[in-house]
Amino acid sequence: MSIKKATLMENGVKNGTSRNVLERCASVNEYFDIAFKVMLLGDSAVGKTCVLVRFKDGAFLGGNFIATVGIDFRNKVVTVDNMKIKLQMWDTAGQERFRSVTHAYYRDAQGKYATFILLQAWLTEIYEYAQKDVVIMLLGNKSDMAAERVITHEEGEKLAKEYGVPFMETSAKTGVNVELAFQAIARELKHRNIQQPHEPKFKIHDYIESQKQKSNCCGGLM
Ligand SMILES: Nc1nc2c(ncn2[C@@H]2O[C@H](COP(=O)(O)OP(=O)(O)OP(=O)(O)O)[C@@H](O)[C@H]2O)c(=O)[nH]1
Repeated sequence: MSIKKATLMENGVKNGTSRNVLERCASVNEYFDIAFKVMLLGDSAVGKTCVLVRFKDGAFLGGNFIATVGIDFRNKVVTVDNMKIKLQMWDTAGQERFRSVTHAYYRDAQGKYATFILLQAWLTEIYEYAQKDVVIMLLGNKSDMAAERVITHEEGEKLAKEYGVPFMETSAKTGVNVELAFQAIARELKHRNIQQPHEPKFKIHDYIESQKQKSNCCGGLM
């Protein structure tokens, strides 16, 4: 049975703890140069909330699964080329019954993460409801669960290639690639929106591969 999580509904904070509200207020006031809206989409229980919490707070939400109700958000400011970029990250409920709530938030979202299963269906939703120039990334989460793996890394890469989206395997539990996934999206959004003259075109695939190589050899971004 799933228990209800504190969520932000369309008309305000429904059930949030005072700590959550204070944290949100603090991050709202943090200085930034430009803000982007990023949404996490995918089936229920794939780990969207956990990926977000790992990125925001560096912690893993283990224990009983608590499904998101409606939609929730967290902010984090990241630095890209000396520019402060605020990512306003919306955590959507994967359960079908909340789909109409999440649709309302698609419109001005610039970045999207979609998870594997029923990828085609999620992409169709994104193309239907989001802006045309939306940045999409496919995450295969729970990469730490090697024994339960159902899709190989190669299959994931092949699928992502077919749809023309970057792909990363992440683990909210160990933290692997979570920071890198958000950094890559922030960089792509920054370069699309603020292209400096004579700056080479940013290639998200190349960035991800170079950062992975760096972390393999010298412990870079997780
Ligand atoms: N081992 C492992 N477990 C994970 C990972 N990410 C999430 N989980 C677990 O998977 C379950 C679901 O995680 P959530 O983040 O709540 O899933 P969700 O996609 O937000 O689900 P909805 O809110 O229903 O959309 C929880 O029990 C988590 O502890 C991971 O990377 N590794």
